[in-house]
Amino acid sequence: MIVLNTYAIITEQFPNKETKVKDFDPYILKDNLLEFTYQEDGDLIKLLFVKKRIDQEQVNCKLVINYMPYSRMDRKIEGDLFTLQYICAFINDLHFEKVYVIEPHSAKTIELLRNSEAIYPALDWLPAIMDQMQFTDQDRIVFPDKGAAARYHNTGYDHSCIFDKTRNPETGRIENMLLKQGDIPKGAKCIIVDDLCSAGGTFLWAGQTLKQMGASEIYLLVTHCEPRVLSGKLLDQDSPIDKVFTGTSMMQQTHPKIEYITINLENYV
Ligand SMILES: O=P(O)(O)OC[C@H]1O[C@H](OP(=O)(O)OP(=O)(O)O)[C@H](O)[C@@H]1O
Repeated sequence: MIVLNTYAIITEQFPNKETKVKDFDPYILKDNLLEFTYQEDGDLIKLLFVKKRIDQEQVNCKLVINYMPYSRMDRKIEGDLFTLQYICAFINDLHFEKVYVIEPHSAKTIELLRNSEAIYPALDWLPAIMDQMQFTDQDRIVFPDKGAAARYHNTGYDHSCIFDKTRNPETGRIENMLLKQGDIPKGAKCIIVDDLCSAGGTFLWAGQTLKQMGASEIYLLVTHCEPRVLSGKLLDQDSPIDKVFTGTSMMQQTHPKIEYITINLENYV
């Protein structure tokens, strides 16, 4: 979905699967901000068409990327293309005045995108969730892998824990998770914080380990959550995860264990 200055751009598909984009009235062009929500690769061509149309009016435009496509393909993996670099080159070629990325998976996105800045809303949501959970010094913020620890290392939470995660690159399955830093006091409430929940394997494993270590309640806070989570075990009744807090960048389906949080862009751009 593409939203220009709060107006949703209407797109359709021609019978031959080419993309049809409804033109917009140039009167809406003022302090231009384009919000881009990626769901499939076809959305990238919609972004191209809309930006080229804006360029015809010779005005500047800023871009907000709600979820950075290909942000996990941020390095060369044997046998696969390092695709994030090509997606970033595609966006660079559209010449936005500024690009805001809502929680990219790693620093590589910001390194590759010109005039870009990362926004981390989960860190702003965390204090309210801690209040809601009545957090005390006995409770813990948990970073489930090195990537999360690197993104949030300077958040200033004294009682945080870091796991070391091993994922098999061939199968994509988690093979091990060990607590590398911190401790879990008996009965601790835990909030696991990360950028993205996909199939949920990372958080199921972390949740089970935390339960075995004596945690009482376990919550997950992720900026992005893929609909894939609905077909996994993470949201089952007997899952160790009591509740998931997430943004609406990838899904909005209601579920008793999911609480959505809306990002107020005005706070960031
Ligand atoms: O719900 P899941 O299917 O477990 O996927 C979610 C996890 O995957 C991503 O990390 P990734 O394992 O890609 O980390 P890396 O880039 O550091 O290898 C993300 O940061 C989560 O930790």
